[in-house]
Amino acid sequence: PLADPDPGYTSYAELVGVVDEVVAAHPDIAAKSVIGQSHEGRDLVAVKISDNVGVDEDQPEVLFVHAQHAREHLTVEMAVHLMRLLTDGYGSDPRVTDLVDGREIWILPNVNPDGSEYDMAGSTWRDWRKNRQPNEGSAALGTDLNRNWAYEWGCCGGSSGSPSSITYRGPAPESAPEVRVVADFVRGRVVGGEQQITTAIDFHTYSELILWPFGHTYDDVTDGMSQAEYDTHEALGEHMAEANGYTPQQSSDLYVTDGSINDWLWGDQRIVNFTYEMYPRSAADGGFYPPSSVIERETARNEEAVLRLLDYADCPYRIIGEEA
Ligand SMILES: NS(=O)(=O)N[C@@H](Cc1ccccc1)C(=O)O
Ligand SMILES: [Zn+2]
Repeated sequence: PLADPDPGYTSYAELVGVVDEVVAAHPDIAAKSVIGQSHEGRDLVAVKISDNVGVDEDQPEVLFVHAQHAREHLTVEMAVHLMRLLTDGYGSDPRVTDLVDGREIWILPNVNPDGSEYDMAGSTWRDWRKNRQPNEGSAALGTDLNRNWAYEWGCCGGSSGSPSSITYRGPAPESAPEVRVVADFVRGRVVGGEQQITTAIDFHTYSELILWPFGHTYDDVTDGMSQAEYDTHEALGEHMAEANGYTPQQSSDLYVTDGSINDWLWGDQRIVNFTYEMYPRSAADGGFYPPSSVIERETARNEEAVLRLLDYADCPYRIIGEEA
């Protein structure tokens, strides 16, 4: 971009460069695929990391999603950090090597590139959250991707029907091309009738939280969430929070949301999943725009927590001593 509020953050073009560099340096364990395009036509990229990366092996799959919200740029840096951790560490760090050998890991480093680029294009940050899709009958742009998912969409007062709202749910579930592309990718991981992805993290900023479904209700146990399934999310959330110092809680303990990725990944696809709200804890420490000098520290902070999720990816229910 002509201007740039903080050059230490990775632009979309730079991100594509990093992906190509990682894949070129580790062709046997890293591969790039384009799973679709954003509203403005930017590629939505998926990076697969696994041994025999060109073969779909019968191994548990783990999904990492980054930058649903445009202004949450630290989540893109988290994706860059994970790509490097899981490839540079292969062959030297035994834990990383075992996890990359035994799982198929999918990193979607920026699922809202139009929004990210818009937010970063000026000399100051633009505080943009949504995608950049026009809304019929309104001058207001954008759908909140994290209210546009198809499970209990718009059910419960956890989103807005007004195009000018930052939590606008869109005119219909999956009306945002970016949500449709990622949902189609996840549905495509159903092989022989079984969803190969067992666990996922959707990265956001800020507040330093680990959140689990459901968001559309205050209830722990409800249709689509048994006690054992809730306890599994809670135990795994707490296990990860021990590692990174974030606060673990059900997402609706903060506020009710509907149409979130968490509710769809679990409610529709039975993927045990979490939202990480990264650094900082509060607006006083930079809010959505901490200086890029914190990137290394605040992405490395999540290494152990992410490795703990990867540990349990073969059977998340093991954490409460159950089979499945
Ligand atoms: N990144 S955020 O501030 O927008 N929070 C996210 C994630 C989230 C969802 C539910 C409760 C708390 C946080 C959102 O979609 O609202
Ligand atoms: Zn967010």
